[in-house]
Formats: sequence, structure tokens, C-alpha cells
Amino acid sequence: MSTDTGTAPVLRMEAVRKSFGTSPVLRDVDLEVARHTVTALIGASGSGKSTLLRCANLLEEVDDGAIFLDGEEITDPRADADAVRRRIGVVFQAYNLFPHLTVLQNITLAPRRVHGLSRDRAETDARELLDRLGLGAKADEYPDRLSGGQQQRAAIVRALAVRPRLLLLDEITAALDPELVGEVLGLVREVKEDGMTMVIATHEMAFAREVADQVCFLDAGVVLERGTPEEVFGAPREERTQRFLRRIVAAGRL
Ligand SMILES: Nc1ncnc2c1ncn2[C@@H]1O[C@H](COP(=O)(O)OP(=O)(O)OP(=O)(O)O)[C@@H](O)[C@H]1O
Repeated sequence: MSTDTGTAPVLRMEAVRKSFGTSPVLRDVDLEVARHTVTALIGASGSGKSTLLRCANLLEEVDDGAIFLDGEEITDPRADADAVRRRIGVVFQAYNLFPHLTVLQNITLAPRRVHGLSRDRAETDARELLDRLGLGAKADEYPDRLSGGQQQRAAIVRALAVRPRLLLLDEITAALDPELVGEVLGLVREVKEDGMTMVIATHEMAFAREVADQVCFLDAGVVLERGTPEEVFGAPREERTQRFLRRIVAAGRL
């Protein structure tokens, strides 16, 4: 097992396969995510984007292939799955904040319990992060006093509070009213500027085009096309990518 974190991609997938029952959902997926970069996973509903993220976080067990985090094979049966998950932040479509805890308590929970930070230290760090990301005024509110967009931003701050190596965002704007989408995407932009490495599954094509360094188009569990946003959106090579993007443009979403 290599522990070289200097040059290795933060995340690497090699020939990953995953089936549910007899249905293949990921078919020989290769992926490399360099440090401080954003990868956008695009593709039709059911193409395997969420499953890919869930495999990367060991929420799903791969059937075949290997996944490396900072050069260390996390699909190795000897790898410590809890330790791996502590290094990977995840935000899902549903914000999943604990309703009986304030925003600050939600955010400090993992740093205190998992990383053993003192309450003072965890709260100081959390307030600093909330201030920097424009949510300072909401620290002592309960989630039901926040808009959906604010709750999702708080969920992103909570994922960042454990200082992950990698942040996985799965359709984080899908449950939001359209007018709230912008503020959440704005926060992701800021997180990118801070240098966080991210993989984002999204149907927000204009956002993917703007924020991603690498775009991967998934088609029925295969990474059919990958490249810079200019390459994939501007000059897609594959007929199926072209057809997918034509539908997006026709729907006025790009
Ligand atoms: N736990 C599961 N058990 C059985 N089938 C599953 C499970 N999770 C996902 N699938 C199936 O795997 C396929 C890929 O699903 P996945 O959620 O990864 O796609 P997606 O690209 O993220 O879709 P969306 O854009 O709608 O979120 C789908 O056909 C889905 O029904």
C-alpha cells in the first residue's frame, strides 16, 4: 500500500464495476481526480453518478476494480472504512441536519466526536468557517428557521468542518426551489477557491461547465467521454454525449 500523498491523485478509480442484482450500474469506470480540482459527473438519470460517489466513499462495496485515496487502496479489505470516511466529506440532496441541534451544534458534532476536538476549539473553528462562508448569523439557529438554501449551505459547512481531503457532492441543489439554487452553487464556488478537491454529481449543466476542471459524461455506467468543460460541452466527440447535450440545450438548461 502506497502512502505517497504528494503526487498521487486524491481519488483514483481503476476498472470499477458495480451491479445491483443482475443489472450492471458501473462498468469498468476509471477516474482520476487531481488535488485542488473539481470533477463534474454528468449524465442522464440512472447513469450511475450517485453509485460512483457512494463507491468512492465506501457506502457501496465495489464488485471489481480498485479505488485509491491519496494513493492508498481503500478497497483493500484491510483498509479501515471508518478512517477512510473521515477523510471524505459527503453532501447529499437532502440536507440531513439534525433538527434538534443548532447549526453550530450540527457542525461541531463530528469534529468533537470523531476528531476529539474540545468544544471550544470546535466552536471557534466552526464560527470562523460559518463567518467566512456567509452563514455566521445563523450559527445559533435551529435548522427549521433556515431556508432550504441556507440549510444546504450549513450541510456543506458541516462536511468541511472535519477538514476532508475530498468533498463529494451528490445533486445538492435537486431538492431546492430554483431561487435558492444560486446561493448554494455560490458557496461551492467559494469552496473551490479555497482549494478543496471535489467530485460533483449534477444536473446543473451551466454550473458544471463553469466550475469544473474535468467533466465526465456517464452513459449507462460507462464514462463515455471526459475532458475539460470546453471539450465536453463545446465539442463533444461521442454521438450519445451530443444527443444528451442537445436535450439539455432544448430544455433551456445550458
Ligand atoms: N441500492 C440499490 N439497489 C438497486 N438498484 C440501485 C440501487 N442504487 C441504485 N440503483 C440503480 O442503479 C442505477 C444507477 O443509479 P444512480 O442513482 O447511481 O444513478 P444517477 O446517475 O445518480 O441518477 P440520478 O441522476 O437520477 O440521481 C439506477 O438504475 C438505479 O435504479
